[in-house]
Amino acid sequence: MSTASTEAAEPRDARDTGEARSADRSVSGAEIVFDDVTKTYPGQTAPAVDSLSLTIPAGQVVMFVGPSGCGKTTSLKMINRLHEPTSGTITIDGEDIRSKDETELRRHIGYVIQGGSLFPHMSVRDNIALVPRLLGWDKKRVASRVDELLDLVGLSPERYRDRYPRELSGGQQQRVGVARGLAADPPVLLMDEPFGAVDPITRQRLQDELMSIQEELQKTIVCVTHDIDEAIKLGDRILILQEGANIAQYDTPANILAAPANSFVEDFVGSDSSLKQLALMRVSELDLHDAVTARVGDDGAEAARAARSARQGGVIVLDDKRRPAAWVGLREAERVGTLRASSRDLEVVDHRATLNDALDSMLAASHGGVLVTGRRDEFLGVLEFDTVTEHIQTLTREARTGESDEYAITPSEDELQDSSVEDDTGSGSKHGSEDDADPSRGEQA
Ligand SMILES: Nc1ncnc2c1ncn2[C@@H]1O[C@H](COP(=O)(O)OP(=O)(O)OP(=O)(O)O)[C@@H](O)[C@H]1O
Repeated sequence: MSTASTEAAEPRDARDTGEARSADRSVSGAEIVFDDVTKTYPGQTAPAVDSLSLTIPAGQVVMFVGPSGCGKTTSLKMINRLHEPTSGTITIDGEDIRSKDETELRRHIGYVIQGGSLFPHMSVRDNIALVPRLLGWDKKRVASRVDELLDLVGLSPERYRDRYPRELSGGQQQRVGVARGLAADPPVLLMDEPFGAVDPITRQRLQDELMSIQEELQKTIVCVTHDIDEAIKLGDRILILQEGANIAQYDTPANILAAPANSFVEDFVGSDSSLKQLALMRVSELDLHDAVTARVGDDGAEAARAARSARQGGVIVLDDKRRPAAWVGLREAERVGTLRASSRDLEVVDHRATLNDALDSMLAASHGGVLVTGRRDEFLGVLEFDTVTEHIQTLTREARTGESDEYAITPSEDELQDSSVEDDTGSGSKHGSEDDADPSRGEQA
């Protein structure tokens, strides 16, 4: 089994060069190292995790993906000692986690699971305040931390802090779950299918929020997901596991998409990998098209004239805070007289959205583009369909020249085949019968 280096990473991911990764941000996360870690559950003959060696660099988001039962959750839960390894060592910032009291360790590792798992009888405030109170923070500090976190996850403190979980939507509960995970400012955040239980639009929004939170906080985030697109979107690197937590590939999303290590990864990533590259790029990295803008209340005919002389097919109407309020064609602008806010939903994406998300919005749009907004939803420009399609072509060309980096683990086809030969000579599946493994049993704390 190959072992990843523990030296500092030189970022190579496409996003690593963007503004999101500016050098002056300080990393508050900690490095996690798995050294030859094996976990065999009581009563099982085959290990759920077999000799896993891996370095998770400080301040990065590492996504664990792989087929059901391959050992993702087991690997995750060994980091906060909800499961204990049978052998091998896990260190956080060089310290063996077994040298710490379990409860103490867990107070310094955020843990977010599907649905937020909030305590139903506690208010939002009490749910978030749980660990800070256990750590003995004074009342004032706890109260301001609760409000700060609610703000961070996009919930108004005044409106939500006294509510109970049943008074929140699924997405809001999930946000509170993230706030609770971050409450004591832990260097490490573990997430197990955090956005699995919400609808696709809420999921996209929560993913975007997690990315902007991470831009600010630079935690080490380890996240289990079933969804390769989510892994590509959120991960600085992705760990693709096969049964027994055998590493099929560990690399940046860009490198995995450009050069899948073997046929297993190829199948797992899917055939449309150049399209998936769209999830690596942010709208902010493309050129936006200038547009003729007018204000709500302005004269439509005048705006249409300005647009015509600028060879534009429409006018973007902004409200008093420069937020898009309507997108009208020239004839419509002339016909309405005074420009007003539209009652229809506008095709708007945030500048942090992925090209994938932008493309989705464009396909549903009637203008051949989408409006892009920045801070406080202020209008920035128009992203045109042609700009995205040209970019896809460039990406496809560049994808073929991706480099691997020092953390990357790419076993050869032979190595992977060797491990499957071992499987076959053992007692059937490496895990024994799936039927005798009840994930709810065992050492779950
Ligand atoms: N508490 C347990 N006792 C016994 N076996 C277990 C226990 N928890 C998990 N297993 C077994 O260990 C293996 C790995 O399980 P794990 O939950 O880590 O996989 P996973 O990749 O997270 O799966 P999924 O994607 O389905 O959640 C599986 O074969 C599972 O049945």
